[in-house]
Amino acid sequence: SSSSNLGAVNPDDLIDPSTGYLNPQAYLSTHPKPPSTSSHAPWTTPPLCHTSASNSSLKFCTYTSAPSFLNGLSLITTPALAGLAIPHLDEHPVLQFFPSDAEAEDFLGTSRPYAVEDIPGKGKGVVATRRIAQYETFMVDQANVVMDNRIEKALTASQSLELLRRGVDGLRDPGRVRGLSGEHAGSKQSKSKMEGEKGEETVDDKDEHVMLTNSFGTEFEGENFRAVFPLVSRVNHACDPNSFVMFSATSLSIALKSYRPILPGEEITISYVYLGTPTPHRASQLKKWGFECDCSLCSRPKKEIEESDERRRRIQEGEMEFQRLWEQERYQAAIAKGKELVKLIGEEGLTPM
Ligand SMILES: C[S@@+](CC[C@H](N)C(=O)[O-])C[C@H]1O[C@@H](n2cnc3c(N)ncnc32)[C@H](O)[C@@H]1O
Repeated sequence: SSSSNLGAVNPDDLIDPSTGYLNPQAYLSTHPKPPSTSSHAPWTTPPLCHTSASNSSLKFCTYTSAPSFLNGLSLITTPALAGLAIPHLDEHPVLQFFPSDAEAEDFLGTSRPYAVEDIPGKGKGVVATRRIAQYETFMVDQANVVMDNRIEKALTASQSLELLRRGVDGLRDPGRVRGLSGEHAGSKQSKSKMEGEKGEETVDDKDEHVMLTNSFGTEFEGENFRAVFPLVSRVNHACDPNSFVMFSATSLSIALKSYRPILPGEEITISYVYLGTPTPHRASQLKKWGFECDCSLCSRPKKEIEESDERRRRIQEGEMEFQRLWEQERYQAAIAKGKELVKLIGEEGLTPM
């Protein structure tokens, strides 16, 4: 909550050169609000807008808040939702996950336990540099680009791309977003056929590719968004991950927490798909990220995969049944179902669930 004389701070000193990530210690000591002198304040660049051809009351704009000491945030959404986001623009990401000052200071006072490195066959990835304890919250990141999902239907592809480009260009360092998934984007693989949501479509724009292969689905004020978090976006997928993500209340900040102890040198991984997803769905969902799943689970013998899928199907059904019993206030039956589920989940090695 304190602010100091920013004029004395060299903005580059606030970025940790090893991760390219904002040095949280420096952020905590400065933490000023975005400048409010321009006619479009609190946005640092004039918003760029497009109106839907099919619904003239539906307008989407790119709103960027990029104060000189942060990479910034570009919100691509309606004026109404951008307005609702204003009070959160300078929310401190660390305080979203460590509500007490003592815990936040503890986190900020400890050096980050990971480094971004080249991982054979996967481009870049994140590797632990010291032991990370089970359930430790060890990484905190802020969204750089947040895009409203309604845009895909409301605007043309070129309008949507123009808003996205403006959003990335407006950031203090657009390269932090454009540099994501560098191994694949711009190469032949980046023009892969994207299946599922986008149909059979060739993606050859770098910004759009980054959005497709690096964003998280989030929700703000009841609307669905895709958000790019530049540091967490370096974390690769595993079917048996050692970490998971948590969102802040507004989804503008994200934290990574470990399911189990992680050893120095071990790659930090998350699951890009819902953890208990059976093999065929998992494989087709992962194609959206432009890679084939070759994790230990996907490469097991056929019979073991079938057994695993059968357990996963029973887990999914059991979860729905549990929910139904709970809503009907049949708590004893729900508890019995819960115990059955915990056993099945353990047998399937999905303890994090
Ligand atoms: C969110 S990014 C992860 C960081 C990325 N490796 C990089 O270099 O910036 C997602 C992309 O990483 C690659 N990737 C992630 N997990 C992978 C895995 N298990 N095997 C192969 N490639 C993977 C894919 O190219 C995917 O589109």
